[in-house]
Order: sequence, then C-alpha cells, then structure tokens
Amino acid sequence: MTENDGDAAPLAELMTATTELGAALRELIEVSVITTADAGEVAAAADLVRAATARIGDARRPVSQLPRLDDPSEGRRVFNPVTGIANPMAPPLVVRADGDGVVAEATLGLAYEGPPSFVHGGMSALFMDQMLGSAAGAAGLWGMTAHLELDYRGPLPLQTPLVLRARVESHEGRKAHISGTIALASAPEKILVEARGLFVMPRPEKQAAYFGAITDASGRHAPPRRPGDATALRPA
Ligand SMILES: CCCCCCCC/C=C\CCCCCCCC(=O)SCCNC(=O)CCNC(=O)[C@H](O)C(C)(C)COP(=O)(O)OP(=O)(O)OC[C@H]1O[C@@H](n2cnc3c(N)ncnc32)[C@H](O)[C@@H]1OP(=O)(O)O
Repeated sequence: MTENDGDAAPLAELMTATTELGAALRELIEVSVITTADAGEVAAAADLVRAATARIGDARRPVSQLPRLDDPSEGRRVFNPVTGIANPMAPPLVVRADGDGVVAEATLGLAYEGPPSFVHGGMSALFMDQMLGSAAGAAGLWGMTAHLELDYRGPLPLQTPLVLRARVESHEGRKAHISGTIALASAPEKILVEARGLFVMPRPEKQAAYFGAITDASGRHAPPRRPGDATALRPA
C-alpha cells in the first residue's frame, strides 16, 4: 500500500468494499444488456442506480491524483480498464507470468458484443494492448504503445473461455517489439487474433511532461518510478 502502516486496516477495508462495488457493477452491466425485464422494472432499476451514484459521488479525486488503493511501484492499479479488479469495465483479466511471456484467461459476456454473439474487435485490441504492455512489464521493460496492429483470423465467441498470451520478441534502447494472441481455451493452437506492437519508453522530457504532475493519494509529488499498471500481473 502507498500509505503508512497505521492506515493498513482502513485501506484493507476500502479495498474489500471497492472490490465489492466493482463486482456488483460488473454484474449490473452484464444484466443491463441481457435483461428481458419490462420497462417499469428497468426504469426502477435506473432510479436505484442513480441513488447509489449520489451516495458516493460527492467525494472525488482529481485526475492528477492516484487512487489510495494503487501502488504503481508494485504494479497495483485497481481501476485499470482491463485488469483492474475494481473497474467494472474490466473483465478483469488476471495476467500472470508464463514461460517467457504472460498469459490470461477470460470469458466475456454480452457487454463486450460486436457482431451478434461475438466479441467486439475493439475489445480485442484493448485486451491485446494491455497484454503486450504486461509482457513488457514482465520482462522488466516499460513503454507506451507507439504502434499496435491486429489480424482478426476468426471471431471470438462470447461466453466461451478464451486464452490471451503475449511476449517480447525483441528490444533495443527505448523500443520493444511485442506480440500477442487470442484463442479459445479449448483450442489454444488455433490462433483467432494476432497482435504486434511497438512499445516505446518516452524520452525523459516527455515522461516529465506526461507524469510530472501526478501525485499519490496524499497529494505528494511521487510520480511512479515506472508509470505502468500491471494491476493483476502475478508470478506464475
Ligand atoms: C506501459 C508498460 C509499463 C510497464 C511497467 C511495469 C509493469 C507494467 C506492466 C503492464 C503495464 C500495462 C500496460 C498498459 C498498456 C496500455 C498502454 C497504453 O495505453 S499507453 C497510451 C497510448 N500511447 C500513447 O499515448 C503514446 C503516444 N505517443 C507518444 O507519446 C510518443 O510518440 C512516444 C512516447 C511513444 C515516443 O516518443 P519519444 O519522443 O519518446 O520517442 P521517439 O524519438 O519519437 O521514438 C523513439 C523510437 O521509436 C520509434 N517510433 C516511435 N513511434 C513509432 C511508431 N508509431 N511506429 C514506428 N516507430 C516508432 C522512433 O522512430 C524511434 O526509433 P529510433 O530510435 O529512431 O530507431
């Protein structure tokens, strides 16, 4: 945690509650796109959700301030939109080191739909971007996405276990070439999505311009040593 030991218990409580809220919202998102309830029920649900928003909506951090629950030096970013346990937009992917790269499994619901019954291609790009970045992190590198390209060889079915992989192919200086794949967990050799990316560590002036104003939750200027977010990166 980013705060001193005296705050450990309240922070643990906050982590539990925030994770709970993320999980509840994730269920709500899925149900909101799959429900066949009638208009009255849907409208009543919208009122309940607005009441929940009002309950916590007054206390907000500025965009330049990291959440109390984050510790970028340990790679913990709880609201990352792909791996963040507390972000309902995130499945979340639990990325772990595997061999010379990283791997994650995911089963995606209807909130991720593009073509009927299949995953939206933009979602695949989002997940690959994160996986490639995580592969950089796992290899002790970091950088921002400079170039990302994908080949969609076959559609990804919803509600079906998927396996996502990424590994660093080569790196020199501030550049890392990274590749990734998505396949069905039941047919991991048949690659359905292929990604290739170039991640570049910004030159120091750019790092200062991008991240120099970031503070930790107490307002201290403690920009992360590596401004990454391997929220769910775990050892094998
Ligand atoms: C992030 C990993 C962290 C790991 C840390 C620990 C563990 C973490 C694990 C997991 C992390 C999670 C991962 C997150 C995943 C998501 C990441 C994102 O969403 S990042 C947001 C979107 N990306 C941007 O907003 C960048 C916008 N672009 C820029 O700011 C600049 O273009 C930047 C910083 C990328 C490069 O700028 P310059 O000034 O520092 O570098 P110049 O000199 O332009 O380029 C350096 C070299 O790269 C080549 N290059 C640059 N861009 C290129 C491009 N698009 N295509 C080809 N080559 C390019 C150049 O030709 C040059 O090559 P030559 O040294 O001459 O050989």
